[in-house]
Amino acid sequence: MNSHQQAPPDLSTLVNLFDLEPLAAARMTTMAYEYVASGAADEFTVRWNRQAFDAIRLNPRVLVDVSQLDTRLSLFGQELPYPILIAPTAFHKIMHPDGELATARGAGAASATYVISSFTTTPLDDIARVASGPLWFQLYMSNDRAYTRDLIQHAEAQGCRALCVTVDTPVLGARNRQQRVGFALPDGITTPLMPNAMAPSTSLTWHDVAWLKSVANVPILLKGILNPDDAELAVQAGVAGIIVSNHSGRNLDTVPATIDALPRITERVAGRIPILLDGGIRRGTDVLKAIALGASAVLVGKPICFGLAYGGAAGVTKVLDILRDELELAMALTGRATLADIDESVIWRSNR
Ligand SMILES: Cc1cc2nc3c(=O)[nH]c(=O)nc-3n(C[C@H](O)[C@H](O)[C@H](O)COP(=O)(O)O)c2cc1C
Ligand SMILES: CC(C)CC(=O)C(=O)O
Repeated sequence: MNSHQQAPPDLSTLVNLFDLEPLAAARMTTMAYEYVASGAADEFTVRWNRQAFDAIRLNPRVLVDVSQLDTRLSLFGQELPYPILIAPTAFHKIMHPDGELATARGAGAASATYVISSFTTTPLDDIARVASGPLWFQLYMSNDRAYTRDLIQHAEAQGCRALCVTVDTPVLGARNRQQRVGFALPDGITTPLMPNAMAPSTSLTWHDVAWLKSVANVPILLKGILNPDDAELAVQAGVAGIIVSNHSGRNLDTVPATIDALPRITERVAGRIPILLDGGIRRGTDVLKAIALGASAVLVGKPICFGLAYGGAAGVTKVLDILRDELELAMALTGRATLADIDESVIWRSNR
């Protein structure tokens, strides 16, 4: 490490989430950086997630009273001050020595909900002890139902208020950049909830969703929906919500950007259950666009990892604060004082 890398983080220099990545990269091992930053195969979907947001233009209204902005929402019986959650990401201890404890502290300071990954490198009880904000749990189901039931009950007992069941990962994608660096967890870092190397549950089907419902006492969301037909099946299966996600382009390359997939899913779901979205959210305007096209809330993955790597808990809080402030700016400047005011009319349609 050179002296520049050892200087304490200066979060005051951070004005947006894009500034963060090089600062974080300088403090991460090559392996950790490649793990976080990379996508699958040729990374088309990674790029499309961003390009699709950038291509959407906004259609502002003026002379609207925006002196009282209200970003609150109610989701699965929980009151959220603003519609941005921390997406589940694995292995926080490779990003920062305090790992998931720092993430939980940072989330709490920003009053954000933290969705803990099944691949947490910190036991859930330790995270729960330091968390001052709401916790949800992301579940990778194994074929071992007794194990999965115990895990769900453990997460519930630790206060996790919802279960995000990841359904887009029967196998991992072709993660070439991870392969090139020979990604592996460093000695001494373990995943207490997934003691064995990931044995993906390739045999999961909709029947397992019925079983999950019979086991869980908290709302179940299916994470990784891109196809409106699957969104329909999710509604039929009686889950509480879905997360439109392409896993940040880390699994199947050349699937569309999530914001491009959202409108058809919104149309099919027709308000029957809440839709959340992740993938490429980096600006407050991205959050506004997702809400305009039918999302109730969004989740953020990579920027949280980079915030954690650069500044620990304070870095996580900073990422959330920046996005939240930018969302408020975007609302004021488009003349939308509440989330309910952010409807499709805020999207510029060139033929109108
Ligand atoms: C480093 C990293 C680790 C991830 N680990 C998980 C995981 O353990 N479980 C999961 O369901 N999704 C995982 N994801 C996907 C995120 O939950 C989320 O879908 C995605 O990161 C959102 O896109 P964004 O990173 O562009 O914001 C991971 C993503 C990243 C970048
Ligand atoms: C350990 C992995 C399965 C976590 C994950 O979902 C990811 O890296 O995208």
